[in-house]
Amino acid sequence: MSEASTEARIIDGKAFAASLRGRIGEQVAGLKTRHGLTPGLAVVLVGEDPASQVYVRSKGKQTLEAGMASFEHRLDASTSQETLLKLVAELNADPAVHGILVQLPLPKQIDAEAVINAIDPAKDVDGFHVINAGRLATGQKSLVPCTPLGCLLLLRDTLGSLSGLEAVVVGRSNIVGKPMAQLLLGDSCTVTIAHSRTKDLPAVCRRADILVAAVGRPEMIRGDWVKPGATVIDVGINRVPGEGDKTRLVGDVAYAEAARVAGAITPVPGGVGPMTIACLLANTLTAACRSAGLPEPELI
Ligand SMILES: NC(=O)C1=CN([C@@H]2O[C@H](COP(=O)(O)OP(=O)(O)OC[C@H]3O[C@@H](n4cnc5c(N)ncnc54)[C@H](OP(=O)(O)O)[C@@H]3O)[C@@H](O)[C@H]2O)C=CC1
Ligand SMILES: Nc1nc(=O)c2c([nH]1)NC[C@@H]1CN(c3ccc(C(=O)N[C@@H](CCC(=O)O)C(=O)O)cc3)C=[N+]21
Repeated sequence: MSEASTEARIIDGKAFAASLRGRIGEQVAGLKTRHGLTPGLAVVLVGEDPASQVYVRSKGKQTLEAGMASFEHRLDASTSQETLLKLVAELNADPAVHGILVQLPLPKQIDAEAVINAIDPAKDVDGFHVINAGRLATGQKSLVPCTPLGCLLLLRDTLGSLSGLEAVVVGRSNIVGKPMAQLLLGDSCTVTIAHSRTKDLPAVCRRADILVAAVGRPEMIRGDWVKPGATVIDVGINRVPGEGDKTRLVGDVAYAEAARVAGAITPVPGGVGPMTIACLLANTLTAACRSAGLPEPELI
């Protein structure tokens, strides 16, 4: 065998997400005709962060396309914590709402942890509530954070069984890195969580059969940090200057370099991002079925 490298397989998150949304749509249609139940997702946006507005718009559109009800609440950037907690309490009590997502980051005057933990855990489709985080960590039935769940589905689709593989997750946030590590452990990987204090990060990354980058630093992970043949999942979404006065999106991985070494890699855009929204819809469907005492959908 020659050592000449071939380009990595591109993991098409956009296509996978579209097919997942199709299956979700079919299940939603069945719920409506057989049980008169329409899953509903409420998204709360505080302030006018342009990136958040883009995500909220595409979530709303895809929610409706899947046949679900979408409730959008846009609050002023100066909204008090008390007002936001009151809205969360109303959504908790509303039987038409099965999923609640409060878009992060929140303005400085609001304690995000308090808001997240005020959401009914059964409606916490982000999976950020301490109850859901604890259930995931102890292997109990929970609602699983959408981005790591999306990454896991792409990995299973690419590799089949993950059992015994070396996984390195770069990033230890509560919304991506930590739950990603829990899910990989649940699939019997040997998991390392790396972060800003990790010594010799390139060497740690080079051990990985599965390398998940969730750092928030544009193209930080270089091609020579990747083990030949590894599967690379790039969670990063970074807007950087493009041609002229345009901007473009790049991940946390130097894609062109890494693609020459990896066995398979997710692009940005079109990789993990679309999976996040598809998994949000999947969680909303799951929450609606559980609330009605119906069997859970088989989507995966
Ligand atoms: N595709 C999608 O759907 C989503 C994408 N994202 C994107 O994923 C990325 C990560 O998001 P998130 O987890 O919220 O980010 P956070 O900023 O919360 O966490 C970043 C993590 O990266 C670590 N880190 C920062 N700098 C370095 C470094 N130089 N070397 C090693 N580790 C480092 C930090 O370490 P420490 O803890 O030591 O500070 C921290 O644990 C962002 O680009 C974000 O936009 C996020 C959510 C969804
Ligand atoms: N409570 C909460 N839950 C979240 O899940 C959450 C959040 N807050 N705050 C912000 C991050 C970020 N996030 C993304 C979702 C979709 C894309 C996505 O669809 N990206 C497209 C490109 C979109 C574009 O062009 O801007 C892609 O990668 O192909 C990206 C990022 C969810 N987040």
